[in-house]
Order: sequence, then C-alpha cells, then structure tokens
Amino acid sequence: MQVVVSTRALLLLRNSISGTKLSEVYRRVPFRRHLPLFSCGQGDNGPLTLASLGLQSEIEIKGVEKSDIPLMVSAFDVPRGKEKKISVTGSKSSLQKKPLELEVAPFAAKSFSELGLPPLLVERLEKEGFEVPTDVQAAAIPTILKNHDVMIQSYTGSGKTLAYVLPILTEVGPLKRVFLNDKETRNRIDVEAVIVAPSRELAMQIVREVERLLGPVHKKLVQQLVGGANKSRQEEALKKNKPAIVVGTPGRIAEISKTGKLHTHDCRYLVLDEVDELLSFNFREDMHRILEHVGRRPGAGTHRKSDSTDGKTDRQTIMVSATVPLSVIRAARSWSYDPVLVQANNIVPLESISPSAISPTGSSPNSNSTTSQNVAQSLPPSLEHYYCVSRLQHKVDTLRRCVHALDAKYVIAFMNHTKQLKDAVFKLEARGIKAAELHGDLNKLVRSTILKNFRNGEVRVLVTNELSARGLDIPECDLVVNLGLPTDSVHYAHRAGRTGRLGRKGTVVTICEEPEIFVVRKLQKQLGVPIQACEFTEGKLNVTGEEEALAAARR
Ligand SMILES: Nc1ncnc2c1ncn2[C@@H]1O[C@H](COP(=O)(O)OP(=O)(O)OP(=O)(O)O)[C@@H](O)[C@H]1O
Repeated sequence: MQVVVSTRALLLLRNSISGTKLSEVYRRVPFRRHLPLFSCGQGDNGPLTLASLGLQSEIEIKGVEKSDIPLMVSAFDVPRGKEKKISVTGSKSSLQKKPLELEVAPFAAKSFSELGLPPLLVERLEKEGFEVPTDVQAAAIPTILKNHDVMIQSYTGSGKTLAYVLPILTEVGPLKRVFLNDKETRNRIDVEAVIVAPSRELAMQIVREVERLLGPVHKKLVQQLVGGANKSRQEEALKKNKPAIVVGTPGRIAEISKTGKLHTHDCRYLVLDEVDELLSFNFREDMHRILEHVGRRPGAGTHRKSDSTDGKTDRQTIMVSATVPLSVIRAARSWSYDPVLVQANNIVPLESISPSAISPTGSSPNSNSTTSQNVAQSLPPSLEHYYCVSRLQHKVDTLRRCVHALDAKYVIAFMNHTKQLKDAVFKLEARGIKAAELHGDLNKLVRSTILKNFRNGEVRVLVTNELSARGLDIPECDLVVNLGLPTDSVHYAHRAGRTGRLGRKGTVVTICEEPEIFVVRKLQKQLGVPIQACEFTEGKLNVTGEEEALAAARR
C-alpha cells in the first residue's frame, strides 16, 4: 500500500498547530492519531521532478561558488497551487509489514536522476522502492559527486546512509557512470571505498543497504570487516572476492590493515559514519591507523589531486553524523581538504564556521536559542517527547503500562548498566510482554538473532544500552523509552532517533525518579523541544502538570 502525501499541506497543518494552544493539542493525546491529509492508494506515483513542476528554486549556498555545486531545491519551496503529491514507498521490507504513517515528509522536490546518478543506479533504486531523494540526499549527492570532502549533518533517520553510498556507487562497481570492464574490476587489488562505523550492527546494516543496491550477482563487491566475526574468513574473502567497498568497525579494519591483507593505499573514499563517536578515546589508535593508511590524505594548501605525480589519487573524506561537536569540526579540518558542511537545506564551507563560536554540541555557547536550534536539528521533527516520574523499583512496571497505553509494537528501552538489562527483561516477560536484552557482551550471532527477532516482531521490547543508540534503523520502531537517563542531550538525541524515522510518528518517554526531574528540564532546554510530564492511567497516556506527575509517583 502506498501513502500519498502533500508536503505543502502537511507544512500548513504543522504551522497552524503551532499557532494553537499546544497544551490543548497534547492533552490526552490518543496515540494512534492519523492526519486527515493522508490518503492511501496507488494514485499518482511518478517521480517528482522540477521540470514536472515547472519550477526552479534553490537552497542557500553560502561561501561556495555556485558553479561548483549544483543548485538544490527543497520540496517546501513549492508555491501554492503548484503542489504535487509525492509517492513514498520506503523500503520493501518495511512496507510489507505496515504502511508508512508520515508526520512530515523529508523528501526533496527532485528525482534521483536529476542529482547526477547513473541510469543503472537509478533503476536499482526504483526497483528497491526508493523513488524520491530526501532533502539531505538532494544536498549531499551532487556535492560529493563534485569531489568535495563533506561533513553531512542531518537529523536521525533522514537517509544519511544513501546520501554517501549513492555517490560512491556512481563511481565504483557495476552500476557506475562508466563501467570499464569486468577484467579491470577483477584485477584491482586496492579497495576503492572504506566505510567505518562504530558498531558491528551499524556496519552490517550499511553492508545490507549496499548489497541491496548491488543486487545478488554483484553483492560480493562489498565486504564486512566487523569485530566478533572470524578474522581468517574475512581475510580469505578479501583475497578471493577483491571487494571494491569494505565496511567495518575501526578495530577490525585496523587489525587486518596491519597484517597487509587489506590494500587501501589507492582507496578513493573514506567514510566515517557516526564520526563523533569514532573520535571517542576507545577508537583513537585504530582511527589513527585508518586515517593514515586509507587512500592518500590531501596535502594542506594543495589542490585535490594536483600533486599526484606518483599516480595516486587523494582520497575523498566523507564524515557523517546527526550531531557535530566542536571536536569533530576541528578534526575534520586536519583529516580532509576544504571540507563542506552539508545539511538538508544549507551548504557552507566548514572553514566559515568559527570554532570559537561553537559549543560542544556544534552550536554557539553565547546564544541559547542557537544552541537549542542546532541540537534540535539532530532530532526528527515528528517526535513527541514525554517524561513520567516513577520510583526506581516501579520503573519496569511503568514501562509496561507505557507500552500498553501507547499500544506500541516495536519498543526500544535504554538502560545505562548492562547488568540491569536481564532483570528488566525477566520482569517484562513475567507480565506477558515478549522482551530481549541486547548488549556488547553477547556474541555476534546472538546479537544478530535478537535483532532479527525484534525486526520481525517476535520481540516487542528490546532492552538495551548505548550500543543500540547509534544508527540502528528499525523503521517500525514506534516508541523509545529511557529507563535510565541519557548522559547528555547528544545521547538523548541519538537514542530518541531510533523512532520517528524518515518522517514516521514516534514517541520518546523518559521514566525518571523525582530527584532526576531537573535533568529532564535541562535536556528540554538544551534540545529546545517540549518534554511534557505524563502518567499512564486507565490504559492511556495522560499529559499532566509536574505537580500531578509527582503526586502520582508518590502514590
Ligand atoms: N530516498 C528514500 N526513500 C525512501 N526511504 C529512504 C530513502 N532514503 C533512505 N531511506 C530509508 O530511510 C531509513 C533511514 O535512513 P538512514 O538509516 O540512512 O538514516 P540516518 O539519517 O543515517 O539515521 P541515523 O542518524 O540514525 O544513522 C532507512 O530505512 C532507509 O532505507
């Protein structure tokens, strides 16, 4: 079933809601609200193109020569009377399970072919149900195709993976612009793209996304190099399949690179997905090796590729995250050549962003509104945020009532300590809710089985720790619960971003103890979104005042 959405109409609705009394809108909100603007059916499902709209509009490109980066458009620039319905099919697997319910449509008024992707790749995308690029894809793809080093920053679930995978597949593998011949591909020793991700789950997810596009015949052109899996088998596969793209965790990539069995000196693309996490102390040594040995780092002050007298090309560095702290901006300047910050509706040279004006979350410390705006930019706009006060010993029972009240089907519950997870799962199962724990101490096979069971609906509540906060894409996830408070607003944003993906509805509930309320208030301020007090009574979510929430928790 397809869902047809008029983005202009959705925007107008959102605007009109923001003008009304929000407390009234949120009070006693039935969870399964359906926007009256959605219509389901086969209808108009042709790709949306600028030409078809008879329009030419562009997003703001500051400080970068316009001839250098193609003009971009936003779906929201469509003038009244010229609206066109966008057919959103999403991924095949998610569609088979349930139709999309979009709160906002993050799709650009462009088709993939207009972004400079080769026809074979566009064909594959259509076959896999990807018809319209998202805003961030429309901004990032042409910029990467123009050889710019980029920092892609956009909210969780906005399609950042394809934003870098598609330009790589335009130049690498069987779908590329000019496919020379099989012999040349087979004889290549060096891999052409290295994609680094901080967790095995995220790396495997990226592998699956690339395999999907390569198709069954060519899927061996991408190879996973994740920890916890058999190293010799990975090394054998590298030798036998000569993959063009490898995707892995820093430890395993660095380990195999040291043995000399991974040839990356001629590599053209280095992608650092969840770059701020990759910068953490744990990965320091491995990341250092990767940055020094993957492709040739562009020399500072020289133009890309101009000094390639030895025949080697400079690598293109692509950094990605929903959250871009100051440390990353600093690091990006030394790892890459003239990097450009690409956001959904904005492209600026990273150089133009003054470090002194940036707080640890990537925003100005001098202006609270800018801080809120920038951290909030990492949150999907379609999320609703609540908190509920509970005694420590009642937290899991509050979670159970929350799941029932919201009739949530795919729930991710975050706790801060691995040893707490088992007990929570036990309590939930004892009350008839199918639950499972997921954490880094489990072996790779167990972890993928649990995730598979969660994806296919056999497990309703996945109780997990920070491991699952980054990048995990389970489009059906309709509820995220913080059973333990996240350490800061960046961690809150990544956890929250497991729901409300690609414009879908999503709810985030933080279950806290009375003395922790001030932390929730602080998060609310930093994130710039309302986090409303609520309680779960008579099988419903009831928005309450703070006093009522406290009284309920003390009962
Ligand atoms: N143009 C598109 N049309 C339909 N679905 C898309 C499109 N682009 C991406 N998707 C789907 O949207 C979902 C979210 O994409 P993705 O995981 O890349 O988001 P993200 O921005 O990287 O999120 P995070 O910051 O959490 O890692 C995925 O299921 C992906 O297959």
